[in-house]
Amino acid sequence: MAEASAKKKIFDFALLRRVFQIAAPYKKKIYLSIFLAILLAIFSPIRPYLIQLTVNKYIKNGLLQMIVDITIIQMVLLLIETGIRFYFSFITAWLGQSVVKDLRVKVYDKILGLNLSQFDKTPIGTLTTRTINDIESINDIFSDGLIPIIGDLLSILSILIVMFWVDWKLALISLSPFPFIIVATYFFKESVNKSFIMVRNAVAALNAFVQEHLTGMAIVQAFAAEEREFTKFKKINREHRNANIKAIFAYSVFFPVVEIILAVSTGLLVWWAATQAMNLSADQALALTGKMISFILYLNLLFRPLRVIADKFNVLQMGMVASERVFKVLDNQDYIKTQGNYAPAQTKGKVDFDKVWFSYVDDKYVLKNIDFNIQPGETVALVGHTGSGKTSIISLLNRLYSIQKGEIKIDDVNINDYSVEALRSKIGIVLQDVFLFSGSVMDNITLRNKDIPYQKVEEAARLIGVHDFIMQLPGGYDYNVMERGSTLSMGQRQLISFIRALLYEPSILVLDEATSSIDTESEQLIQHAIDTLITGRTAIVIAHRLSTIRKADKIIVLDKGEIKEMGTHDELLNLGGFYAKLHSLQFEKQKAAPVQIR
Ligand SMILES: Nc1ncnc2c1ncn2[C@@H]1O[C@H](COP(=O)(O)OP(=O)(O)OP(=O)(O)O)[C@@H](O)[C@H]1O
Repeated sequence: MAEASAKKKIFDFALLRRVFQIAAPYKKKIYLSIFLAILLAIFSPIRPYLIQLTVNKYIKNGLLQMIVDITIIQMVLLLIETGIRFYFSFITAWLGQSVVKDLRVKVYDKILGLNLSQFDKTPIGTLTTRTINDIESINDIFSDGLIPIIGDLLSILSILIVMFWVDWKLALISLSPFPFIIVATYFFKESVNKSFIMVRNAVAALNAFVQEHLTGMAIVQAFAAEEREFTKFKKINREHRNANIKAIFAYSVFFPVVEIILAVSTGLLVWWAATQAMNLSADQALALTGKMISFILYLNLLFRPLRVIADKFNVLQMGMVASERVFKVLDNQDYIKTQGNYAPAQTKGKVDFDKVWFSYVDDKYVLKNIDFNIQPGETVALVGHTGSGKTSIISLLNRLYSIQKGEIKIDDVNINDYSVEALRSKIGIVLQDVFLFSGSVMDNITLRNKDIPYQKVEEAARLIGVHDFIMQLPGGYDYNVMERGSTLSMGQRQLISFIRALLYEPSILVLDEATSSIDTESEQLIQHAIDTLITGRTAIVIAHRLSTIRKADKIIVLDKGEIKEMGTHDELLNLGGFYAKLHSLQFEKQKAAPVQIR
């Protein structure tokens, strides 16, 4: 199946045209490379022809000076041809790299703007492959694929024309083994192509396996699963080797076969010339010798591109398959649409959820008829069992996902009418599982926004009482956070993300409280930071701490995507309903110890 579609791809001219459209800014370079290919094709048969002339005319007549002159011309021609060949290779590689650079920016830009739901559907590894490996294959279309193929075909054509023009009989005889090479090339191409697809799949499997297992190493080791996982790895690795060996096998058979065919061609040529020479005069025999020598050179020139053309077709084919995949990402219409351009300098922070219905997939609603309002400066706690829809509510507010029914308003304006950037800059988010990028603490706080001065970061950190904690880290704000912040504890990571949220002075703060138990000192630090953060702002907190819930102006109790109850802690306890039960189940224990239970 994959093979059939790959075969089709090579002749998919619409796709090819689109690939070349990416190179439109470098049109001049493309024309230049094609021009150079034509020049090379013209140059190829000249030197053998000159040798023939030398033998026929000058050696026969003993014109030594002319022989020296021709040799010099040959050397000059060789130098020019080498120069052109160098420039041709350089320019096609340059083209490929320039296209890669442009395309990668385009694809990454597109990925940045995709709706979050796309990332739920597409494995991250796939998107990584699109931005890295597939685009690299498109590079090959230029550097090793189409343009070099055109160059090779033109060379082959021009050599064939000259051969037939010089002596069509000799050409026919020496080219009689030609069909064999076409058959051999076909089989070689098919076999290598199959192996390449296998190699690619094996590489993808290896990448995915290693990436996933390095990330989850703690689980692998904790559950003593090293042995099993290692066996699995060895299996994938073996498949990778086998696929490569198959490809190498095809090469090892093909190249000697081409050599044999070339030898047979040369043999036939010499045999024919020898049998003819017997009946010729000395002059005619010398002329025939000249032709024979030039034909031996023509044959060598002809076989040189033939050896690699099958490979180049494979490269082109792979490039086309890859480009189709990349275009699929570029054509994805599920990007964040900014209908609105409302961008107020300040917002008060009033939030309204008006009969909101939301589903991640089709019509499996995870939020049903959610209806509540928050006045500016109020703190609202969202509570409910796991999976009840708390995270979904906060994801909707800054349009990470789009709702199906109802309306969400901030300051009485529908969130869709805001420009996405303005909307998101008004909402500060602190998630429970804080994602840190590899880089310094400073970079992680500012997200590399150079407009935020050091002073301001320190001020914010002091305000929420985190400055001293950061200064304790080796290097302070320059402390290098390893990948995903693995060298910091959950609590420490959350403290960093508090500063991140505060810097943008949001009018609304969304907070997913950490559930893991942390030591009392950090607990106090975090509690103080949260209190400072929410003062004077609207806050929506997915609350796991009884203390936070108690302080909330309003508690929204969720169950299976619906609001069960709403009110203050005391009101809800007095009600003796869902919250009261939840409270006795989950939060009562916290009275004794600050342990958070989900
Ligand atoms: N990206 C997603 N794609 C599809 N379904 C999802 C996605 N995220 C969450 N869900 C589903 O939506 C429902 C609500 O999930 P949500 O994460 O909002 O619950 P929650 O109350 O925050 O849970 P928890 O307390 O465990 O974080 C769950 O049934 C969950 O399986």
